[in-house]
Amino acid sequence: MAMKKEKGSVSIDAQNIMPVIKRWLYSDKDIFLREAVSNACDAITKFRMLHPDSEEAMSVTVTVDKEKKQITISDTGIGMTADEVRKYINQVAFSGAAEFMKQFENEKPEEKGDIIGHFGLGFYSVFMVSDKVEIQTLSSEGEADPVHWVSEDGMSFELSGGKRKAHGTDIILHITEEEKEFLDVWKVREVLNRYCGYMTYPVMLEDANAKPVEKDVPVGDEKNEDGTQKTEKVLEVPKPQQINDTAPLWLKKPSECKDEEYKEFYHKVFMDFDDPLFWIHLNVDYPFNLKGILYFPKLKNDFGTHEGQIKLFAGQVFVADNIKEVIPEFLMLLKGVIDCPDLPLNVSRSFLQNDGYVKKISTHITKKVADKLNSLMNTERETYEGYWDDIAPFVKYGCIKDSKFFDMVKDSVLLKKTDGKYSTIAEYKAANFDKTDKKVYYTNDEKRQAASVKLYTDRGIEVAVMNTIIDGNFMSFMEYQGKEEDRVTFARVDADIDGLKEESEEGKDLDAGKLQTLFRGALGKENLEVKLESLGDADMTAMVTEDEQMRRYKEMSRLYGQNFPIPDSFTLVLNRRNTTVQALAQRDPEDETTKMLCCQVYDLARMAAQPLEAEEITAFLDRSRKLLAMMVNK
Ligand SMILES: Nc1ncnc2c1ncn2[C@@H]1O[C@H](COP(=O)(O)OP(=O)(O)OP(=O)(O)O)[C@@H](O)[C@H]1O
Repeated sequence: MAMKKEKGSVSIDAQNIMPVIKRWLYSDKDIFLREAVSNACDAITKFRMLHPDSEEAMSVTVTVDKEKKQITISDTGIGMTADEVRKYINQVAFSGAAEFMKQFENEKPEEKGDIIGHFGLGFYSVFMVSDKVEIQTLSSEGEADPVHWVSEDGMSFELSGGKRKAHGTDIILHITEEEKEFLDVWKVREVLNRYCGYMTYPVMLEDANAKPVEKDVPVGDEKNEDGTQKTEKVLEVPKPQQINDTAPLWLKKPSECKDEEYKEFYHKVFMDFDDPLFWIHLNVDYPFNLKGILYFPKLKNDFGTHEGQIKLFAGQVFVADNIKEVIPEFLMLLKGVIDCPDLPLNVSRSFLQNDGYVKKISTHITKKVADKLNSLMNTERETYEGYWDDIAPFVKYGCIKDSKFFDMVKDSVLLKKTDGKYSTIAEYKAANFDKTDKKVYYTNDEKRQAASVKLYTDRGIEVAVMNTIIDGNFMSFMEYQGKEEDRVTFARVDADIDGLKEESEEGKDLDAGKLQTLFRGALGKENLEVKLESLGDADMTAMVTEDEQMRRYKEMSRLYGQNFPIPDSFTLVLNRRNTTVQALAQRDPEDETTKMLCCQVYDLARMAAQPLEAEEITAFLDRSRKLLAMMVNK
C-alpha cells in the first residue's frame, strides 16, 4: 500500500543543534563522509547479525555526481522502516543534545571542535555541506515498504513512499554551492582514504560522470602472429574503486604477522621510505579492547625536528592524529596506529583527560613500550645498543615526562661513551665511580673537547657523550628529580678536576697566593680564581674549568634568549707537578716575558676545552710569534 505523505519537524533540539553544527565544526566539514560511511557500515553489521548465513556481498558505495551536484552514500545494510526513520532520524539520533550544548558553552574556544568535532554528530553532520538531503531506504526485515525522507534544512522533513528495491539505504546529499569542492572525485577520495581507509566493509568510490576510456581486452583465445594474446580496443566506463583495507594489520594476531608486512604497512601509512627500527603490536581484549602497532622510527634529524604521528581509530574508523588526551605525550615521538573501539569520543577533551578508562589505556601503552625496551635490552643487548642513538631522545623524554615510565626503564637507559661503547648507569658507576668522585663525566662536543676528554680517558675514566638537545634536561632530571637512590651527578669534562687529581710531593712548596697574583696581574683579570693542584699528568701545565651549574645556567638563558650578563665562572687550575708552573713561580712578576708566558699558559688551557673567540685567537697568535722569535734569538 502506498505510503501517505507525512510532514513534520525533526525535533525541538535540532533547531538548536543545526546552527551549532554549522558554526563550530566549520573547519572540519569533511567528517560528514566518515559519519555517513560509518553509519552505512553499521547498517551492514546489523544486517549480518540478523542474517548470519547470508552470502550476499556487502559494500558501501560513495558516488560523486558533479553534474547533478550530488553525493550518494549507498549501502546494502539493514535499511529502515518508516517507523525507524521516524524514531532514529526524526527524533535526532543525536542523543543528549541539550547536554552537548552546555558542554560547548564551557569549552575554551581552542578546544572546541577537535574531538567533539570527530564524533557524536552522526547523521546530521551531512547538513554541513548539503542544502537538501534525501534518504531512500528499504528495511530487510519483515514486509517493509521502501521509504523516502527528504529535508532541506535538517529541521523539517517530508516522509513518503520510496524507490529502493533491495534492502539498504541511499543517503543523497545535494551539495551546496559553497561546498562544491566535495564534488571533485579526488577530494572525496582523499577524505575517504583518511577516515575510511580501514573500515570494516568494502567502501567503493564511483564517479557518476566518468567518461568511457579505451581499454585493451583479450579476444577469446586468439593469438597474434608473434604468439601473444590478441586484444581489441573497447570503450569501458571505469568501475568503482575500493578505497579501503577491511582487514588492517593491527587487527591480525601478532603471531600471524610477518616482519615484511609490518614494514610494508609502515611505509604505506606513514610515507616513510626508511624501515622502522622495531615495533610493538598491541593486542588487548581484556579489561579493555585495544589494538594497534607502535613503530620506533629511525631518527631523521636531531630531536628538535623529530615528529611522530599516532593515528587514533575507534573500531577501524579514523578519529584523528596525535590526540594527547589518550596517548601519553612522549609516545607522540613514535609512529603508529591505535584502535580503541570503546573510547568515549563523543565527549569533551577535558572529560577525556580525567577519564579513568582513558588513563588505563594510556598506562597500558606506556607499560608495553617499557616492556619492549627492557626485553630488547635483556635479551638482545647488542641489537638494542644499535638502536640506542635513535631511540635515546624518545626514552629520555619519556623518563622526564613520566616518572612511572622512568621507573620501568631506568635499567635500560644507556650512556653512549666516547669509545663508541654503551653502558648502563649502573655499569658506568661500577667501572668509574672510585676514580671520579661519584660523577659521570661527559662531553657535549667530542671534537671541541677532545683534549679534555683525553685527560680522563688516559686515566682510564670513561666519558659519556651527551650531545642531543634533550640531554641537558635529562641530566637535570637525573640529578634532582629522580628518586634519591637513582640520582647521579653529571660533570662536563672541563667542569672540575676531581677525576684528574693525584697526590704527589712535587711542587708542594709553591706559593699558591703568589701565583694567583702573578696570573691575575698578567691576564688583567682581577677576579680570576687560580688554584694550585697536583694533577695526574705531570706534563699538563694548567686547565681552565667552568663551574657545571653556572655553565648550564648560562646555556639555558642563552637558549631562551635572555641576554642579561652572567659573570664568567672560570677557574685556572695550575699543576704544581709541572715544571713550567714551577719555573714561572720563580720568575719576576713584573717582567714582560713572564706576563706573556702566563697569558700563553692560560690561552692554551682554555683552548683545550673550547675554541677561543676571534680577538683572543689574534692575540694568541701574535704572542706565539713573539715568543718564538725570542726563543730563536736567545
Ligand atoms: N545508512 C543507514 N542505514 C540504516 N540506519 C541508519 C543509517 N544511517 C543512520 N541510520 C540510523 O540512524 C541512527 C542515527 O544515526 P546517527 O549517525 O545520527 O547516530 P549514531 O550512528 O547512532 O551515533 P553517532 O553519533 O556515533 O554517529 C542510527 O543509529 C541508525 O539507526
